[in-house]
Amino acid sequence: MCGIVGLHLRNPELHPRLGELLGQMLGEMQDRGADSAGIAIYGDPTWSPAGQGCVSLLETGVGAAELDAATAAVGAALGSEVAGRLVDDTLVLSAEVDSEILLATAITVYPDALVAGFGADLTVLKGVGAPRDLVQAWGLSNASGWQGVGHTRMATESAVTPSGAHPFAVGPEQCLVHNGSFSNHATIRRELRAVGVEFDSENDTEVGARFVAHQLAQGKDVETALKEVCATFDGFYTLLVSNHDSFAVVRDAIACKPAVIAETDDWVAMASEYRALAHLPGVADARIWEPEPEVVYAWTR
Ligand SMILES: NC(=O)CC[C@H](N)C(=O)O
Repeated sequence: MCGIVGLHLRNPELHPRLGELLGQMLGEMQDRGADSAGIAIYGDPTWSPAGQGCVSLLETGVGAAELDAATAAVGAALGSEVAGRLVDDTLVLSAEVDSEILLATAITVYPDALVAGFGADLTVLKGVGAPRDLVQAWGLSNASGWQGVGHTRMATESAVTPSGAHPFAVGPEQCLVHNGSFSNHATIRRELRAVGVEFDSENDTEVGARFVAHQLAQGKDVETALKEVCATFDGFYTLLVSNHDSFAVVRDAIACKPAVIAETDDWVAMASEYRALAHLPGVADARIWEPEPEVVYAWTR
């Protein structure tokens, strides 16, 4: 199994409710994946202040007692002010620089950290444990923003660790979650390694995320990148991929992993099962459908 949820809010009046709505969606998917969970939130003004680069790091060893010193150390290495907060186990840093500069600096201070995500307005939180407990620990109901993605994991291809939890957010403002398993990921991993791509885990989904990031870095758009995924990857997949302005869904040719999309004038939502969408405002009047195999569905902000 594994559960996927995503919410792209068109109506700014709903932005303050992003975390509340996404948290309920994720909670509904707990029994599809109870070993770990993760979320990506785009546009929360506290976690990722407007106009700043933002970096989410796991496995830094920084607890509440070390937070001020940790933030000061990254600020000293950067040569400008850095804001830091701990959201459960994730160290969330922001500064008035490009997120890739902040990331490169933070990694010099915490070389063993696991990069959960980075981008202009992106915060990524993930962890091992029951999804509903994680939603509470993150204080997700207070988060706001214009887009959110979430995943509940039942591991198939790699260990139950933070590095195996989704989302895989390996390019700027990018995020990918997956239900299924890629059967040729070892081959594609070798091909990507040969052109210099580095990996954090043995997870099959990470290979998909690095592949998409590689395509986007070459200037392709999300739709083209996902068509390349269909042409390259074998196995089963429902994927939800987001970046700085888009939200896209694709399924493999057999489409045995469930997916449902709902759309209103106020939002676009996607989930593994309808019950994750049932509480969304206006869902009774939404256009609701099951995505077709190998068709890329994409929305732009
Ligand atoms: N159950 C799933 O869909 C697992 C997704 C992915 N293969 C993983 O192990 O992380």
